[in-house]
Amino acid sequence: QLVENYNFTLPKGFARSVINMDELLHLEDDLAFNLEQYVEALSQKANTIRMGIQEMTTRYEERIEPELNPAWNPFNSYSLIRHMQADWMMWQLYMEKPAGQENLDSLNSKMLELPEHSDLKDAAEGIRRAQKIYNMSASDVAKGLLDGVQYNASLTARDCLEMGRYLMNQTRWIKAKEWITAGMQALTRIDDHQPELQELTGTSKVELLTTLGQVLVKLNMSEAALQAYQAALKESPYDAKLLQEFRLAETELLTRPAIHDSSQDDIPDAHDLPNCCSGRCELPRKLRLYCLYNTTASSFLRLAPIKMEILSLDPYIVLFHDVVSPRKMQRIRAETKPYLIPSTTYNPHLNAYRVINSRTSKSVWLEWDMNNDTKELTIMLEDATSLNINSSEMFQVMNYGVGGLFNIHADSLLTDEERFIGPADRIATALFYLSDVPQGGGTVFPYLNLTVFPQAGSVLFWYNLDTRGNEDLSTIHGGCPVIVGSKWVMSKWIYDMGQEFRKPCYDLGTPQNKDFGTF
Ligand SMILES: O=C(O)CCC(=O)C(=O)O
Ligand SMILES: [Fe+2]
Repeated sequence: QLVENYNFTLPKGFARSVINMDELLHLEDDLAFNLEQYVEALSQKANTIRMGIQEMTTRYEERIEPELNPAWNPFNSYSLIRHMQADWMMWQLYMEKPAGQENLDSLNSKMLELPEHSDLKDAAEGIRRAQKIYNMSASDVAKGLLDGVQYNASLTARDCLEMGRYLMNQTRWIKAKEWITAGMQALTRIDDHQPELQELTGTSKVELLTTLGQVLVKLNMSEAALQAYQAALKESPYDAKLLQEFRLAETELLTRPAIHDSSQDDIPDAHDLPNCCSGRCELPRKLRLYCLYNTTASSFLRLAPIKMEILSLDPYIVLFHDVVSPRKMQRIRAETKPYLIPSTTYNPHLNAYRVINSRTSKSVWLEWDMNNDTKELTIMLEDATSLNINSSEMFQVMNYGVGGLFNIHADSLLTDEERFIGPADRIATALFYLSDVPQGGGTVFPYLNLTVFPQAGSVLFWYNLDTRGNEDLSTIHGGCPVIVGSKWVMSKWIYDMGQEFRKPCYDLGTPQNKDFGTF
């Protein structure tokens, strides 16, 4: 059976895996249908009222028409009194009774299933990181131009405004300004302005201009800030609150010394991914890429060679091609989907696993013998690598989220000293690509200038430790943000212990003095 990750409650983490998106789309569909029924109930009520009015109008005309009703007789006096005494009370009750109460109840019952503010923050952070790593402007992202590829999709002005607000909360003023400006551009893209609807779920020029003013004040751009406020006031001249805000900003800008508000714009994220994520790194490869059929790693490969692509010899990094069948991948994805939970990362200082923003995926652990697929893949890996896979961690299946990434890290966990006195460490990593990724999502090795783009069915394999069993920093790596698609991978971390007869340590002399300065 599937192994539960850790025994504590985690947030839903909608943005941490794109597999949740189909659930959300279903929910959206249900809610829209419910709203349609609500409209139906409202119009039925309006119809009933309209018919009631019609009936009353007819009666009224009958009553005041002298030919039809020459004299007030006791009968119609009675009827009028009865009607006025009882019917208007009924109308009062009818008007008070909310139409579509069931639909409102139904919406209320679904509120807990909706994404929360923390999910919005996760998604916004995913966009921020992807934007930074792929060097995309806010205006391009908003127009659906993602790292050079134009998609038939765009963000609304409100989407952009909320990105701006998220960045303002982080005191990233420059980026916030870009997003709010993108919001203004988005506003000009829509043609029908339905004011009430816009107020409900959209945004307005005034709101965007006011927010822009706030950001410009923080950026000390006095003139531009006042201009933004003035433009907002021109749109909405009788807005007392806005006028007050404008006056305050004016006073602040005119009286305070030109100090810069603190800004996080230039502060790098820890272990951020390098620009190589687009695969456009210019440095020449040390090795000319080549491919072969591996028939020697195990005797079985003489019967069934494995297609192998050598990406680097030192450190040793290879891709095994077409080793997971489409059916296997489909089964693994479908079987693990309900069990995925936000991935955690071990923090040695806190001695705890935590959900953090530098690893935005959901994952689940699988025992090697969970089913035929995992058994067969274990045997395949043993054949392909010549390593003893009995000495390894469980498989970990992962699906990445919105802008999902895994920041630069080493898979090995111990220091060289610790490793030599006992505990097992991860000598090598096998990363199974269980899906293609249309754009982004490469596995990047910053020191090697290598970006490997996922190809469904292939396995990327590399050593984290060198021939002496020491940490090989050149194989630190990360998963680049997914731009488009759903990235599924499955990792297998293989231990050094247990490989003594498969891959003994060789002392190949003093290691070359590799320069691990920056990447
Ligand atoms: O998803 C990737 O490309 C990298 C994953 C990885 O580094 C890991 O699981 O250790
Ligand atoms: Fe890794």
